[in-house]
Amino acid sequence: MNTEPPAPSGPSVPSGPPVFSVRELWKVFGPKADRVPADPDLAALGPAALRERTGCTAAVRDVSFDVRKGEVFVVMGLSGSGKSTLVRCLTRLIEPTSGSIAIDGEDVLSMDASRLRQLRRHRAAMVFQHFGLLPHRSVLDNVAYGLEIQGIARAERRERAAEFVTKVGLEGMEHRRPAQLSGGQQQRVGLARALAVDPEVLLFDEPFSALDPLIRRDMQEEVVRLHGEEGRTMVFITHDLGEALKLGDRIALMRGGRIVQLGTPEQIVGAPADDYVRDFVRDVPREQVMTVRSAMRPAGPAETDSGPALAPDATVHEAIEAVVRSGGTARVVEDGRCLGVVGHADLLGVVAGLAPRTEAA
Ligand SMILES: Nc1ncnc2c1ncn2[C@@H]1O[C@H](COP(=O)(O)OP(=O)(O)OP(=O)(O)O)[C@@H](O)[C@H]1O
Repeated sequence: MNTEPPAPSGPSVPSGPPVFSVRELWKVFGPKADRVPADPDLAALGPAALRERTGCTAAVRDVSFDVRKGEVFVVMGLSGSGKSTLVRCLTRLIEPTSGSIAIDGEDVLSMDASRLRQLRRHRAAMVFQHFGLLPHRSVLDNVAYGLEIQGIARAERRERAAEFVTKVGLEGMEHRRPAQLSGGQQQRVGLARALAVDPEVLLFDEPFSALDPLIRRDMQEEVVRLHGEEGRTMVFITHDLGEALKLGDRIALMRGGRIVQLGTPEQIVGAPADDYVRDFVRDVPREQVMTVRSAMRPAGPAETDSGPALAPDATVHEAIEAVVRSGGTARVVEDGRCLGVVGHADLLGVVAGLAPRTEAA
C-alpha cells in the first residue's frame, strides 16, 4: 500500500495535517537487508521463502500511512506482525531499511544525532510497557526526570511535575517510591512523566498489557480522558482488538509486516478488507461500534417529522434503546436536517452483519 487512503467521512476523526507521514517503509532484519526492498523478486517472497533464500526477516513491508494531528492512531496486530518495529522506526530507535518518514514535513531519516535526540525528547516521546521508573526517586522526581534531562531548573520542573501528578490522579502520593505503588499507579507515573515533557506525539508501546483487566480498563479510560482534555496526538500499539476499538480514532491492522487495513473502528468492523480482517473482528459486538450513520436508510414521506432524533454518531446500541422505547423509527438528525431513519429491521441488519437498505421502507 503506497498511498494514504481517503479520509473517512465520520466527523469524529481528526482530519488535520499529518504529524507523521510514512511512505513505502521497509525494515528488514538480516544480512544485506537493503537488497530485499530493492529487488521485486525478493520483495514478493513470503516470510519462509525469504528467510530460506536470504536469511532475512521483513518485519515491516512497504507500509504507508499518515498520523494526523490530534488523532489516536492505533497499530494493531498479533504477536510478530511488526507493530513494535514499525513504531520504533518512527523515531529511528530502529533504523529503517528503506522508505521515507517525515514529522511535520521534516525528513526524519536525514536527522543528525542531536536532532534525533531532540525528536525523541521533545517531539515524539515513547511510553514503554515497563516504564523504567527510577526506584530510589520519589513519584514527583520520577515525573520531573524528563524535564531534568531537558535542563529545566529544579523549582520549575517540580512545579510542572506536581501538575501532572495531579492530572493522572496520583495527588497525595508525590513522595512515595515506585515500589510503594501498585502496577497501575506505576503506569500512571510513567504516563505523567511522558506528558510532563509536553511532546507533540506520545508513542505507546503496549503500555497496559501487563495489567490486570480492571486496572487496564481504568488506564484506557485515563488515556481517553487525557486525549479528550488535551487533544494530543497519540500512536498506540496493542494486540488487543477491544483496546484498539476503544481508543483508536483510526486503526492500522498489521499482518506479516503489512498494513492489511487502515480505517476507523467502524470501517474495520463494518467493512473488513479481507477474510483475515473479517475473521479478526468476527466476535466484536457490532452494535457497540457501528453508528446509525451506517445503519440508516432514506426516510419515507411520513417518517421525516416523527420519532426520536439521534446524532449520526450515536451507536446502534443507543439507537436500539430509542427505537424500542418509541415503538417506531428514529430519525438521524444533523444540524436540524433529517439525514435518514432507522427502524427495527435496519438495526437488526447491522447486528446480523447485513448491508444497509438503500430505499425507504
Ligand atoms: N532484531 C531483530 N532481528 C531479527 N528479527 C527481528 C528483530 N526484531 C524483530 N524481529 C522479527 O520481526 C518481526 C516483527 O517483530 P515485532 O517485534 O515488530 O512484532 P510485534 O507485532 O511488535 O510483536 P509483539 O506483539 O510480540 O511485540 C518478527 O518476526 C520478529 O521475530
